[in-house]
Amino acid sequence: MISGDSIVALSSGRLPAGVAVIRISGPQTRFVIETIAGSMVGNRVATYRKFRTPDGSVLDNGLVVLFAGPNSFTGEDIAEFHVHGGRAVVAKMLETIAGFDGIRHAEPGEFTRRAFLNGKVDLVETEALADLVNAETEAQRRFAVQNAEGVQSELYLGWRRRLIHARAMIEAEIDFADEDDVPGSVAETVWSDVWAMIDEIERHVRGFRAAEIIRDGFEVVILGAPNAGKSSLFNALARREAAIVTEEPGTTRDLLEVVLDLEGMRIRVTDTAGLREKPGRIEAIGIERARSKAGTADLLLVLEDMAEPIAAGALPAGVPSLRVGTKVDLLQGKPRASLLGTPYDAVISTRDGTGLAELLAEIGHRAAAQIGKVGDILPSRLRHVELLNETKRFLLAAVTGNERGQELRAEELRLAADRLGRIVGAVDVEDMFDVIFAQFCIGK
Ligand SMILES: Nc1nc2c(c(=O)[nH]1)N(C=O)[C@@H](CNc1ccc(C(=O)N[C@@H](CCC(=O)O)C(=O)O)cc1)CN2
Ligand SMILES: Nc1nc2c(ncn2[C@@H]2O[C@H](COP(=O)(O)OP(=O)(O)OP(=O)(O)O)[C@@H](O)[C@H]2O)c(=O)[nH]1
Ligand SMILES: [Mg+2]
Repeated sequence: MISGDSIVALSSGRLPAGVAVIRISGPQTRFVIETIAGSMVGNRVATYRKFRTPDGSVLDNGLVVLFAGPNSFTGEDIAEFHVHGGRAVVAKMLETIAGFDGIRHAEPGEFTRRAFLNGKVDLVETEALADLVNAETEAQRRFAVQNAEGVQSELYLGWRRRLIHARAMIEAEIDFADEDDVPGSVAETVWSDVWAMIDEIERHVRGFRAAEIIRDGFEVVILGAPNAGKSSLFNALARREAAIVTEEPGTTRDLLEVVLDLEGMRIRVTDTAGLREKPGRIEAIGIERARSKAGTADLLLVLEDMAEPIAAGALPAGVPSLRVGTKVDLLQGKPRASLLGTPYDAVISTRDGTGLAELLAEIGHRAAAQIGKVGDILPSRLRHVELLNETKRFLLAAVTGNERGQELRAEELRLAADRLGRIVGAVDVEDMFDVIFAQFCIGK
């Protein structure tokens, strides 16, 4: 258990607000309630009180709740003061409470850090709480809630249990090697389960890109020859005049980005400079940026003015793309053959709105396919992927190291299980603390 300092912070959001929640955790909690609210309150019941400074002047009136340790979010005594959400009210409350002996302002993530140290949440759940607080889209919220409830942790803990069992079996075989009554097939069963686990870990790690897309967004890059109508489409998707549109080819030079929420998914759309041979100097830099951005995209929209088709040049290899014919309103019965021979995946006009809903639906479809099914368990941090890859390396060494003797192989199983333990924080994780808790805002 943590003792020593008690901590205080504003746990609710931006001021002014209707109500603000000030939270205290630690041994001084009861003293603070008695002093500010006049006397002690019942556990886990909201009580309406006048709040006063130690010299008796009224600060505010509001609700106070005690969550007696160890049954609280941090495992320590917690008090919440629900005050009027004015800046001066909150400032005075914080100043008064932090003025008591043994109480100080909390660091970012410090409440959650205490929850972790008291065994209320594991490290993966801690990270998921940070994600939940930062979630802006429905997909991000769903993913974070699932992991905050321990779904991802349970996968790693399940693997770890299997390895601990596997090692016990191998060690038992070592100990009883001289005896006849231990069936030789035990080792075979163990090693074939380790092979299966290697496969499961590899498949799980491949899901990291999907987790990144949920968190950072699905990258869509608009490409095409100058004047193809890229910025016009970009503005239509952004629903505002985010980019300059003119009839002059070479208008856009820099990369421009908007973030959309499409069916609960974060989609980042980038407008780029028109691709052409022999550009001017500034435009050439823009084209270079366009090509490099396109190389890391999840989806390219390759635009072609159907009235005056010009080829956009070589596209980066391996990036999925949609061929989009633009300015269909100008066509008036002319054939819609693509310049490049391949048919268009979408035909649009930003002038009259033709095809825009269909194009958006197709983008959403592609993003959803990358994100996978609701409920898929994905590694949510690079930290997890790195430790899973280390786990896999130890497992591969163990499973292929037949000639090196069972003792060494059992030791490799131990090291693999240890790496899984590091992910959830079951072993030796202090060195990762600063990185993990720096992701939090103050008051969480
Ligand atoms: N007012 C308020 N709302 C809040 C929070 C809070 O701290 N205060 N939370 C802050 O994040 C979230 C809820 N998280 C919480 C997690 C655990 C416990 C808790 O008291 N756990 C005890 C008892 C569990 C039980 O009764 O089943 C425990 O784990 O022992 C409380 C809140 C969201 N809503
Ligand atoms: N009729 C018609 N004109 C369009 C449409 N979309 C764009 N235009 C016009 O085509 C011209 C070029 O449009 P932009 O959106 O600036 O083209 P761009 O691809 O961004 O061009 P650069 O930034 O120069 O590479 C402008 O005059 C637009 O008004 C459309 O759907 N129909
Ligand atoms: Mg443009």
